[in-house]
Amino acid sequence: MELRIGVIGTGAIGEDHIRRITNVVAGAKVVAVSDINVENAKRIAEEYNSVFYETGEQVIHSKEVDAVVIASWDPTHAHFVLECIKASKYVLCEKPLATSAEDCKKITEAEIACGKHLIQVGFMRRFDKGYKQIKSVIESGKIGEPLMLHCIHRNRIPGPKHTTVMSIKNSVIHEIDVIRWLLGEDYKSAQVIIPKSTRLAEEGLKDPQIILLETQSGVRIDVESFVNCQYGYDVQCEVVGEKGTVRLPDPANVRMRLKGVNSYEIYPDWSDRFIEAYDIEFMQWVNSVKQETLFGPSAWDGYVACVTADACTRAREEGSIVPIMMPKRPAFYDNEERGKRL
Ligand SMILES: NC(=O)c1ccc[n+]([C@@H]2O[C@H](COP(=O)([O-])OP(=O)(O)OC[C@H]3O[C@@H](n4cnc5c(N)ncnc54)[C@H](O)[C@@H]3O)[C@@H](O)[C@H]2O)c1
Ligand SMILES: O[C@H]1[C@H](O)[C@@H](O)[C@H](O)[C@@H](O)[C@H]1O
Repeated sequence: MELRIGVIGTGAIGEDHIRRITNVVAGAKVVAVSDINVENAKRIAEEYNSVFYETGEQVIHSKEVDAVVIASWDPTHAHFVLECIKASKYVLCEKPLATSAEDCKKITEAEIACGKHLIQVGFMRRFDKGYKQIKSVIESGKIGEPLMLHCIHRNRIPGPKHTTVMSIKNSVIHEIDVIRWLLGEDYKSAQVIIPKSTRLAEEGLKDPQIILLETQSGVRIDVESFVNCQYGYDVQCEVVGEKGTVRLPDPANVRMRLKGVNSYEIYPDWSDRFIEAYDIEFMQWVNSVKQETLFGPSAWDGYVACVTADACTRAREEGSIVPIMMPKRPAFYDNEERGKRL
């Protein structure tokens, strides 16, 4: 049986996921779409032979829809996820799960109350080959205990209406999740340093930013966030251990020797840089929904990431080092297997 998926938000990544579900993933099809940009959503519905619905709520509650993908703007996520829980439907919600830890908490409470793991968060870097290799090197013990991580997250240009807060809650949230997954531990404190801002940023936007995190065992992490870097999409991660280091490979583009220069292209954005990760994320999600056992990042992971992002925001506003008070994980989220089997 094909899994019938409804997609809310048919913008950049929504359309890409619809293409992916239709052309790449086996055993699923997009049957319903909705977007407040009605014209674009209707065009996509026609192109992919699915039905346009006026609202996201109608998609979620439709009898024709088995599972939902949320790819609308960040502030809409919490409401749609809660609605999916009401309808008892599986949902893959793009990151962030919500724009505040408070809203994430409501989501985890609603999921616990319904008694069924329904939510997966779109932290697709956990499915990326490079990050997976780093995780297995760390777990092999070859480089000894990790001591420090140096990370870079650069976007060529930011999306429309990008704010200083979004550099963390919408962008660095990827590092917040994937580093916690790599190290298998939560954070203890956060600090944000604001260097000289680029003149190419919109007025009022602090860009770049340096985010400093400390884990509970004392591992130190620095993340450079630079959303106006101009030259391409550049994600880097190096783990420094007691005996050696391990780092993400640059994306495997062909090398060109031309006019005295040996070079390779840098991808312009996330859609090509992480294309395989998104593909694997969706294939595994569809299979796990069919087996009624999710393995990908949970609502708890989404919550913890938002707690950390909120602490970073406070740290920037106050110019101080902010302790991160991690909530106690309810037994409902104790499934250690989830995340390990990716
Ligand atoms: N995992 C990743 O790497 C990744 C990459 C890109 C985007 N995202 C996430 O995906 C989401 C969408 O990002 P995007 O880049 O596609 O943005 P986008 O602006 O291109 O698309 C978002 C779409 O949502 C629609 N929308 C907004 N409110 C809506 C509502 N109430 N109901 C229905 N549709 C609504 C907008 O009209 C727009 O078409 C964001 O939450 C973003 O954080 C994740
Ligand atoms: O929504 C996007 C997406 O999550 C990208 O992976 C990230 O690099 C961008 O900064 C963000 O705006």
